[in-house]
Amino acid sequence: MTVVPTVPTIDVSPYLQGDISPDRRAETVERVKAVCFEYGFLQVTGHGIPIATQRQMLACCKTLFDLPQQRKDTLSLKNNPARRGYERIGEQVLDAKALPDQKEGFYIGREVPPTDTGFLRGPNQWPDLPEQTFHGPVTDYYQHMLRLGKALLEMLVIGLGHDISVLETLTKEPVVNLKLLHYPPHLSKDERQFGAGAHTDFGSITMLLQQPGKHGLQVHHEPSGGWLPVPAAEDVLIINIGDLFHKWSDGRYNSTLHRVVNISGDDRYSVPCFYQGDLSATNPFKPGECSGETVEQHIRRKFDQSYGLSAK
Ligand SMILES: O=C(O)CCC(=O)C(=O)O
Ligand SMILES: [Fe+2]
Repeated sequence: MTVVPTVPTIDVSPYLQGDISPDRRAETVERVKAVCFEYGFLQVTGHGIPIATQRQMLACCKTLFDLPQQRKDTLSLKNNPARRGYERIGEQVLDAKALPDQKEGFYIGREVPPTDTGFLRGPNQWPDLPEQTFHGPVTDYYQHMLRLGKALLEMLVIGLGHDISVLETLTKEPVVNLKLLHYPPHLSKDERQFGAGAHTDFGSITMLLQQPGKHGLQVHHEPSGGWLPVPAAEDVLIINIGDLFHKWSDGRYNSTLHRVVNISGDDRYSVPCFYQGDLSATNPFKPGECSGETVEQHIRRKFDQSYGLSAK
């Protein structure tokens, strides 16, 4: 059997479960750190998200994207200051040297009353679907992401020798956005065409749920210059470092280029969850230094650029 090299897998349950020995917790933190230094990506097991919750989340993707185009278009993110809602196929360009992405997407974030609307803040644009087929399962999954995201950030700061209290501002009222994604089968012969063009993620960390068996994610491997395929396996989440944590850690945590080519021959659904952080936060590792770019300034620039939107 040939073993295709890919990004390492780590069971994070020793960190998440409070009753485990300090040595095993420290060992898990050390492994996560080493893999994030080298690859910027890891496959995570023992994350505590129930299988049923994961499956329901993926089922919500199909339900949403099966809606008629016209109904999806009424929920466009382009008309929404909080940048929640629907992105048509070809509307995002993650790699300016490639053709527009062959994917459609839908952003959902923390529900904020309309009185407090601003960039990445505000009410969601919920599709008109029964509670138990969409809003309920998505909200359930979202709550799990908030908890897991915080625990992963803790591991990353402990890995750099800091106390978890440095995360106070970043995790206060964090922007954490789910993105439901649908990739049609890859049919193009044009080598500039991808489901998602090569990019690094903008924020702190990303937690990705892939539809089992629907492979397509590829992660750049600097030492060889090649692309590592990352399998889409059931109950395995993919975690990666974003540009903010790369910058804040003085480049030690790697924010690695990745792209998607939907080679499954079928529709592919996936759900990245972008943990950006509190919009007012600056570098948590330099708490006295508040003059740096805020989460809001950084994300606004990268996000609006990728959709050809001017900053509002
Ligand atoms: O769909 C995937 O597997 C990855 C998506 C991704 O990289 C992104 O949306 O930033
Ligand atoms: Fe990404």
